[in-house]
Amino acid sequence: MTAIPIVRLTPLAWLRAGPLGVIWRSPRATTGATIILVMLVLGLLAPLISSYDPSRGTFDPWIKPGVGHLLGTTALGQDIFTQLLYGARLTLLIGVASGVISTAIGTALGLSAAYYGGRTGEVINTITNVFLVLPGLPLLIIVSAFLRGGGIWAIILVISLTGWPWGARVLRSQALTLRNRDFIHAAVSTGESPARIIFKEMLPNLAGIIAANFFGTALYAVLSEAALSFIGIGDVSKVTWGTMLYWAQAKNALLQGAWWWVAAPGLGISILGMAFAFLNFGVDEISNPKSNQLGKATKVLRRKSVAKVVDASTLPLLSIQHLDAGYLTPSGPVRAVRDVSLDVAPGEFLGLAGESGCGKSTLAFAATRLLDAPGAVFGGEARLSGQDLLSLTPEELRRVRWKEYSLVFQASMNILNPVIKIREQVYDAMQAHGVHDKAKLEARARELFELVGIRPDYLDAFPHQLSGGMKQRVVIAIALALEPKLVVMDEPTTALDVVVQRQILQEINEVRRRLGISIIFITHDLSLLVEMSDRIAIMYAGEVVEEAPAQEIYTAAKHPYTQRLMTAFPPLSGQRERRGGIPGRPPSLAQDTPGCPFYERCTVHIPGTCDVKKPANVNLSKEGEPVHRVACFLHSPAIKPAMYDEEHALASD
Ligand SMILES: Nc1ncnc2c1ncn2[C@@H]1O[C@H](COP(=O)(O)OP(=O)(O)OP(=O)(O)O)[C@@H](O)[C@H]1O
Repeated sequence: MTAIPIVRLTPLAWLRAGPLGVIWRSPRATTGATIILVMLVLGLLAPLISSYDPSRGTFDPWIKPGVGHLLGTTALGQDIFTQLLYGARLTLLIGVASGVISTAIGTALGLSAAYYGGRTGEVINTITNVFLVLPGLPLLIIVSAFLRGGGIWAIILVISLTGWPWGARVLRSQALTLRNRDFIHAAVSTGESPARIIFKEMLPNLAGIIAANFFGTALYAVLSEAALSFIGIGDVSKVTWGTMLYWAQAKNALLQGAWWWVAAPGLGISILGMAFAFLNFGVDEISNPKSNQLGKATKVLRRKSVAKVVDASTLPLLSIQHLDAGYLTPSGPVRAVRDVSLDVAPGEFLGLAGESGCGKSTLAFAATRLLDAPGAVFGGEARLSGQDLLSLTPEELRRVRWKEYSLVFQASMNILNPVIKIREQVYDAMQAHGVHDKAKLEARARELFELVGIRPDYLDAFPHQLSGGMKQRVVIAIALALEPKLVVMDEPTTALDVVVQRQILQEINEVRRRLGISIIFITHDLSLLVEMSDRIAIMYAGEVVEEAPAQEIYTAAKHPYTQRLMTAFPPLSGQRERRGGIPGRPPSLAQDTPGCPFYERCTVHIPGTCDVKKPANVNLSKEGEPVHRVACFLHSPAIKPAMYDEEHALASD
């Protein structure tokens, strides 16, 4: 692990390292910000720079630019330079205020449309589209004609009301993509409120687009005001660069040869537009935490033991009974989980193995109510500590999820929001379930990090500062945050290299022992499971075909599929050799097979039996205890008693 250097930041250093620093490091953003700043300062200091009144015509008309009047005078005898200075004030106010209002409207509507979707989303989308197709300038003219006489704020309101739809549209489409990202799903599943998800999870990721919207609408506002003023609809009694253009045009400045009267405000507007565009370039860097150096380390706390006694109760913690689940597709239902019954004892490490596509994830997701459309549970039940998860209301589910059970998905490092510090993301799950005390949150976060083998310094990091293995550990720490009774891990280490994978798995097992939690661990790597698990269930074509203690599976697998699966992986010790897969392919889960689903690929099948009817579960006992369950005719006394394993006695059928 590479250490993050400790950096203590003074307020000045903070400003340099923060957004201002980023603007400073981007030459174009610096240029944009400097231009706007200069315009603002000149506008504010106008009375000190020029002693003339911008509105009163106290001089001769049409004076050419010279010493007394840097930019000459208007047809009404006003000093153009003074007008330019004062005009900067209102022009900037119109740009910034309209930009803020339009961006706020566009952001609120765009995000709501994406987050809520459904009817709400459709209504918002329709309104946005209607505003989008209305031609901008005529709409501006109509609305401002109604608000005529309302002064500068009426102009700002008019421009804001017509300037938001494009931003809303862009934001909606970006937010829709974001809505389907893993870290948003994870936030939903940890029970975070919609407002929190929108503002804390989604908004920071959209900062770049929102800022771009702001600069775009600010520019639109400056140009719109100029256009409205130019045609005489704006408030021409006020001095803005737009009204300067109006008066220049009204008094035929160009025909009089007074091009400077037109050029001065025209240049002002162009340079302001260019400044907004330049600032836009800096925005991406501001919204990208990779350029933000604030995520730095603090001191390490001492290791604390969180040892817990493993619950010795033999009652199942999770009891899945006759679960049927799958996907509703246009070509019919796909039954990915078929009549599965499975128990997980308190403190138990249950391994779930099987080839890709056999329904492992669907089983885990269906049992924990995480199966999204087109996924659906067709029947059965899943009880956690006696409570049927499948019949909980969404609110009840929100309370149970993460507190009673949590999940670590495949490639779960993607659930980390890239623009939020790790600390906040660890806090989030706890805060969503009522832990708000900062000291408690911090202590727990540090404890969790030590538990999963990461230095607590990394709480201050952003996800990109962590390696894949560390991110995975962070997600595991988040899953353990509320000490759930059960953690479902769906290939949590598949994306990592073997060494890191093994390290993390050992830590998971260690944590499991110390906290006494149960784990359902899903993988297609059976040899890995044999090492880690107490018990292993083997899935094939949506069914659990064998279930036994890990050692039993290793030394005395009963189902031909399990036996083939065992030989498909390298042995735990001894010479490493190349292993082949299992010839053939599993049957399609969109169809039902009358007999054993493994029939076609089984080298010891019994024609006329295995292909005709479903093999029932056979329970095999050892020393009087039922230890092994297998769904195979080879172990059914009624079909082929001679094939019993000598050391097992049949317990029941
Ligand atoms: N959205 C979907 N629509 C239709 N069928 C789906 C959908 N998602 C999964 N399936 C099908 O359901 C079956 C079970 O998929 P599932 O992901 O549960 O298997 P798995 O054993 O977890 O596989 P893997 O190890 O590759 O993750 C597969 O045949 C798959 O094609």
